[in-house]
Amino acid sequence: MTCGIVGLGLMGGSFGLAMRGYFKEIIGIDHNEKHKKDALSLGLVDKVGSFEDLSNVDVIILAIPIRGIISSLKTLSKMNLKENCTIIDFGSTKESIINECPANIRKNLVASHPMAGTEYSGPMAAIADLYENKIMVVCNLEESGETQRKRAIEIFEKLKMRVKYMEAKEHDRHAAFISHMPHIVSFSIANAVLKQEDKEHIVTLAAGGFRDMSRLAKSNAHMWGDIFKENKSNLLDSIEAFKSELKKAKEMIEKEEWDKLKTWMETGNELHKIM
Ligand SMILES: NC(=O)c1ccc[n+]([C@@H]2O[C@H](COP(=O)([O-])OP(=O)(O)OC[C@H]3O[C@@H](n4cnc5c(N)ncnc54)[C@H](O)[C@@H]3O)[C@@H](O)[C@H]2O)c1
Ligand SMILES: O=C(O)C(=O)C[C@]1(C(=O)O)C=C[C@H](O)C=C1
Repeated sequence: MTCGIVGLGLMGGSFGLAMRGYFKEIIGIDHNEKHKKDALSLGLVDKVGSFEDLSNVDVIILAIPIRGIISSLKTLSKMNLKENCTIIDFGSTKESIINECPANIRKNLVASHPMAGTEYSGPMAAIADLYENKIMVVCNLEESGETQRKRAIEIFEKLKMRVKYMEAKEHDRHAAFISHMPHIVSFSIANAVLKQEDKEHIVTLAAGGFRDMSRLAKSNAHMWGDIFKENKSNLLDSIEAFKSELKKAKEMIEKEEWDKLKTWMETGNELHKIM
C-alpha cells in the first residue's frame, strides 16, 4: 500500500514518522519548498511529489488548513483516483469539510479529527508518538465506503489511537468548548499582557501558571484563523459562556463575596474529576 500526505507540518509529518514501515512508500506534498526539503531530511516521507501523484496512491492524508482541505477535495474529485482510495482529513472542524466534499468522492473520505497536537507547526515540529493513546474522532462514518472505513480504522489502530464516532455537528460544538475557546482565551491573555506598559517586567515573573495559560498563544495564526472562521457560531456561543463566568467572578470580587467566590472555584475543581 502507498500513501500520499498533503501538508508536511506537525500533523502530516508526525503521521509520516509514525507510519514508516506500514506503507510501501509515502509521498509528501507541500506548497512550501523548504518544508519539502526539511520533510525529506527528517525522514518524514520517502519522497516528495505533486498533487498528480495522488492518482496512484491507496491512502491520502490531508493535513493542511481547513479551506485547503476543501479545495483539495474539489481537485481530487476531478482526478482519476484509485477505485478504493481512502482519503483521511485531519481538519479541526468537520461540518464544512463534510458538507462541501464533492458527492463523487464522499465514499472515499473518512472525516477525522485527531485530538492531539502542540502549539508548534511545520515539519520540524513533527513527533513520532504524537498520536499514541490519543482520541481520533471520526464523523458521519456511515457516509464513508466500507473498504475506506476498514482501512482508516486499521490505520488509527496502527497509530495506537482510540477511535470515537460522532456526528459532525456535535463534534464542532464540542470542539468549540474543548479546543477553540481555550485558544481564544490564551490569545486574549497574551494580548492583555502585551498591552501593559511594563510588559517586559511583568513577564520576568512568568512561572508555570502563566506559561500554561499562554502556551496556546504560540499557535499558528493562519491555521487558527481558518478554524475560528469555520466554527464561528459555536465559537461565539463558547466565548459567551466563558464571558458569563468571567463576569460572575468579576462581580463577586467587586462585591467582596469571598465565600461565594470560593464555592465557585470549588465547582471548577470538579472538572478534572471527570477528565
Ligand atoms: N496543530 C494541531 O494541534 C492540530 C491538531 C489536530 C488537527 N489539526 C489540523 O491539522 C491540519 C494541519 O495542521 P498542522 O498543525 O499540521 O499545520 P502545520 O502548519 O504544521 O502544517 C501544514 C503544512 O501544510 C502546508 N500547506 C498549507 N496549505 C497547503 C496547501 N494548500 N497545499 C499544500 N501544502 C499546504 C504548509 O506549508 C505546512 O507544511 C489543520 O487542518 C489543523 O486544523 C491541527
Ligand atoms: O495541545 C495543543 O497544543 C493543541 O493545541 C492540540 C489541540 C487542542 O487540544 O486544542 C489543537 C487543535 C486540535 O484540532 C486538537 C488538539
